[in-house]
Amino acid sequence: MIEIKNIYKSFKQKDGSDLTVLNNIDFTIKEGEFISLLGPSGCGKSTLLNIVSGLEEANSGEIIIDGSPIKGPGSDRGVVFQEAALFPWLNVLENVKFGLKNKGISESEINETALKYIKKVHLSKFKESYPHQLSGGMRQRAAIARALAMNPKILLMDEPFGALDEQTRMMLHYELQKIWLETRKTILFVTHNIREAVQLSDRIVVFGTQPGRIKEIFEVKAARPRSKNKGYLLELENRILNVLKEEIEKVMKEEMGDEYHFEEGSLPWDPDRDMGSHI
Ligand SMILES: Nc1ncnc2c1ncn2[C@@H]1O[C@H](COP(=O)(O)OP(=O)(O)OP(=O)(O)O)[C@@H](O)[C@H]1O
Repeated sequence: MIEIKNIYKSFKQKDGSDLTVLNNIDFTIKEGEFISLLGPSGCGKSTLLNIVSGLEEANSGEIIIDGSPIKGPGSDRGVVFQEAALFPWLNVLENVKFGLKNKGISESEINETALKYIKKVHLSKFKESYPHQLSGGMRQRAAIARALAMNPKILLMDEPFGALDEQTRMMLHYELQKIWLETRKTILFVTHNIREAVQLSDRIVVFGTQPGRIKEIFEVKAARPRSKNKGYLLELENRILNVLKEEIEKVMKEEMGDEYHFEEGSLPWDPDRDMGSHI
């Protein structure tokens, strides 16, 4: 269980002032739960994920994992970033083996474990390929295999599919759901894509901005895999979009000035050109 307790975080700005990014973030993630953090750009999603990973420190509040407050990064938490952080000079197998070398296990066990997770993400044919020889989706699959091979209890994913095309993203949604069902890891997943959050999560924590705070938590009550539950999922997407509209407008006004006003129906609408529910 992850307890996120009254997290407050501010950053020093160039002019010396403090920018409050997260204000009183407080919620609990159950063991084996898939939680998404969803919200407009700049609301502090990545900052919260970094605090849970131990890479960033909160000004006040604490993160308690299974009863113990965290004191920094730990092997109980694996992180996958938007850009697969693979070593370019190592091939897929060597990348996945890399972290296992400090675990005090034999070379044959390291090899066996790495190959098992490479197989899980369907990259066995490419185990000797280098990152530059792989597509973006393959690189992300390799990064997921590397994180899973360390067998963390918790997987922290910061927009892992954000830079991928829609088809690859949909395929990886399916794969991630399968992996999650098999391994039952606790997953904390950052996204700004409503559809992605609805497809993958047990619960969606919707953030408001300026400063980042929890606006509403939605539960997704649909069995997996989710493609067949279209009506309910679309209705949920719309409910979440309604909650977010206000926040998105706030961000746009900040960037474009007060003359900005979002008028629904002001764009020519063609359902065949629906590009999904990105915020
Ligand atoms: N190390 C830092 N120093 C100063 N400001 C920071 C730092 N990290 C983040 N910020 C600021 O904190 C705010 C929240 O950033 P964060 O990356 O957490 O938002 P986000 O919701 O993940 O946004 P996005 O979806 O665009 O990645 C932003 O205004 C950002 O500029």
